[in-house]
Amino acid sequence: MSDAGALIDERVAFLYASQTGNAESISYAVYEEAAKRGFSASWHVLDDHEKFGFNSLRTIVFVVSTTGDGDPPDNSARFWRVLRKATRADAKAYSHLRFAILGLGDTNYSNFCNTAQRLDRQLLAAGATAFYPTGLADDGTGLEEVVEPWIEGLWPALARVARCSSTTSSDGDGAAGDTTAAVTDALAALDVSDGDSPPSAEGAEAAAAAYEFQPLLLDFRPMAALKAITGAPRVPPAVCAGSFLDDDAEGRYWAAAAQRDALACPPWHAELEAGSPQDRTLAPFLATIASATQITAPEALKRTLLVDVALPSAAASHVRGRWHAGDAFNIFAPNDARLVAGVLARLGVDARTAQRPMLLQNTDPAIELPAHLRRFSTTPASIQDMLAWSADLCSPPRKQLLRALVDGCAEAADRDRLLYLCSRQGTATFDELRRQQPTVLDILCAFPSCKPQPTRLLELLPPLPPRSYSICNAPSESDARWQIAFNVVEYELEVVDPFSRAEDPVLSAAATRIRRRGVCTPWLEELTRRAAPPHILVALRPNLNAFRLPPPLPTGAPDPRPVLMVGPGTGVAPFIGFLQQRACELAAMPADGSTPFTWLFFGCRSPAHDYLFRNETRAKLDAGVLGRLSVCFSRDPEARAKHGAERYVQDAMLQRRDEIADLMLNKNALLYVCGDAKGIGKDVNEAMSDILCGYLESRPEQARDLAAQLPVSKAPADPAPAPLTKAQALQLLTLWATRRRYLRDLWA
Ligand SMILES: Cc1cc2nc3c(=O)[nH]c(=O)nc-3n(C[C@H](O)[C@H](O)[C@H](O)COP(=O)(O)O)c2cc1C
Repeated sequence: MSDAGALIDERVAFLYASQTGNAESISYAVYEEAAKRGFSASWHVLDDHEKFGFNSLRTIVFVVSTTGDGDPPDNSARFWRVLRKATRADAKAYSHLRFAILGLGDTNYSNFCNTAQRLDRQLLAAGATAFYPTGLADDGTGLEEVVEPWIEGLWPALARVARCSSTTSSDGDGAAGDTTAAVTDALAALDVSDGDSPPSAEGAEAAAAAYEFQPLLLDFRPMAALKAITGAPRVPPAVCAGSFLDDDAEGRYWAAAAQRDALACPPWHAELEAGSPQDRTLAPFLATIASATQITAPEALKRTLLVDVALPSAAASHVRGRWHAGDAFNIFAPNDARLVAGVLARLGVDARTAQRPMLLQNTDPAIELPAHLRRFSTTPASIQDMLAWSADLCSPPRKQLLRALVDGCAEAADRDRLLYLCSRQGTATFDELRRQQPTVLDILCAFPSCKPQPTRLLELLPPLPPRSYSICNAPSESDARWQIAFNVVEYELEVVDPFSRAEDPVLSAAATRIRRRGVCTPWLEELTRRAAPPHILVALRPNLNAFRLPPPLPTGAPDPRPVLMVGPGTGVAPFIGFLQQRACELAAMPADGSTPFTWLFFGCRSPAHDYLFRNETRAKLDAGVLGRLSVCFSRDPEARAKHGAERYVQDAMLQRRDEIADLMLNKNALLYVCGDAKGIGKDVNEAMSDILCGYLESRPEQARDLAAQLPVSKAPADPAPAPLTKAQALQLLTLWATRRRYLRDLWA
């Protein structure tokens, strides 16, 4: 490979492996930024290595996560084989390659960032050179702590090894100078004249008053015994200043704003619609909410909504043929308006000032604005809209944010406590803070003298990412609408008050319950309640884990392999699309064709409250599209007794272990799992390894044959046949993931 000079691809490749989407979105953001900076760049999932020609790449930036028990994500399973094969054939196979790796993991797991570390070792052993040190980010304490400085340092390192057509960002700042009044660095210092800003301030003030902040329950008493505080991060430099538009430009801004009444999307949506650098299919577009139905009973613990999003005809024809059952789409959602108003009120920004359009400038020409704020150097927006649509106000706080807030405090007590929280000595209190999932407003209210400049807060907050939802219809059913089913995320956290415990040991068990809400789902629910729901901004997000039914055979008959689908709760959503697709394939099947077997495992709390898509699945069963349906009820013992159901889907699988093992081992079946990574993803993996071990216990010959197929066979030297061990069963599952027989669509 090293002598394949003529084949070398000079672009910088941004490659990722991701199980629940973090590595994917970070990699995409870095790739987009690279393209803006003038690097010739491409972006791919690792398992597409054949399409993009991995072996001919010269410069690669990897972002890879770790899943399972130190395992690589499913969408890199094939890549590892290629890497192993190439390095086996030639010890210096990758001596032409320069790479940088960002690993995502979680120190709560035993094999922290194993994928990144393994990749690093293997590439170095194969002669490749690291042009930038590997970063290992910890989801347990906040990925951003490592991710952001790592990305910041990547650009100069990348510029040394790859060609870049420009040295500055493609976002110019010429327009800013034309339209701005004098630059200010403090919104509070601005004189706001009454006649200028058309919108009424009353609504926003009422909204701020309506938002309840959550008092944090943190124990700072250990601080008293400390002699010194160490290990706090450095203060990130202040980069951002705001300036309001002059009267003419502001008038034009309000005239354009008046046209946006029927939209619930970022005011700068047209820029987002203008495109993605790589694939127009992924560009966002405006769509309408055609209908919304609550599909759980009023008594159910969770509200699940089925929402129909109608695609405008131009967008529908754009994505036609490019999406399949199993894909998802992104929704651009804002922070809760009351939370935004609460933050602005807490910062002392009055409602009128908050709504005035402004442009952002970097105060230090050597430091660029954060990528998600850069558009505001040429596109005016109000500080209220920037906080609503661009900054994540609810993600777990980072130490860097807390450290920077120290400088915004007027009182020493607040400064000391914030400093303690981000120090080495305050680690336990910081972890407790994150566990309480505070919003930025909760943090500001916990340190009453802290009042940073609004633009300072804005630049310190991470970007607000769009939210993804699995599409639960197939294009064969309707290719101009996307249906989603989601739970409205509202929940309570239990927090033990450290002071009640100290004063009264009897009360120590009495935990306080605090309410938390998701960003997108409560907002969507609120939109669906409006008489005429406004347009929302959406973008197709194709499934990159090959989580799709295999295409029909050239004869037109459906793929004959049996299909097992495991999707409790809203995890059933993509399977509704699968069944629609299968129904369409069967309708078009040659007369002599036979119906492949399909089996769905679904679980809910009770048949009366949250049996999602009951009519659809029963209809598919009656029509013979679905061969078998196993339903579980976790909170309804009577229903379990009546229907002979198990409690959880993994119990139902274990109960039918021999049939499942027979389908997987002898009938070449495909197994699909959809749902929460830590819940169903882990449980099905466990159940499947037990099922395989149990089945093969009485079939030692078959076990031995299988063990021999595993990449590193652990078959005992003893010629006497032995059953499969649990470790081998897990290896077999990984092998099936590689061969796309075990497919998982999991969310964090
Ligand atoms: C089921 C599950 C298993 C995980 N196992 C590990 C592990 O063994 N080692 C590790 O460092 N991180 C582990 N993690 C943490 C993830 O790597 C981390 O959350 C990362 O941000 C996920 O990135 P992704 O969304 O791109 O997959 C695990 C996460 C989940 C949900």
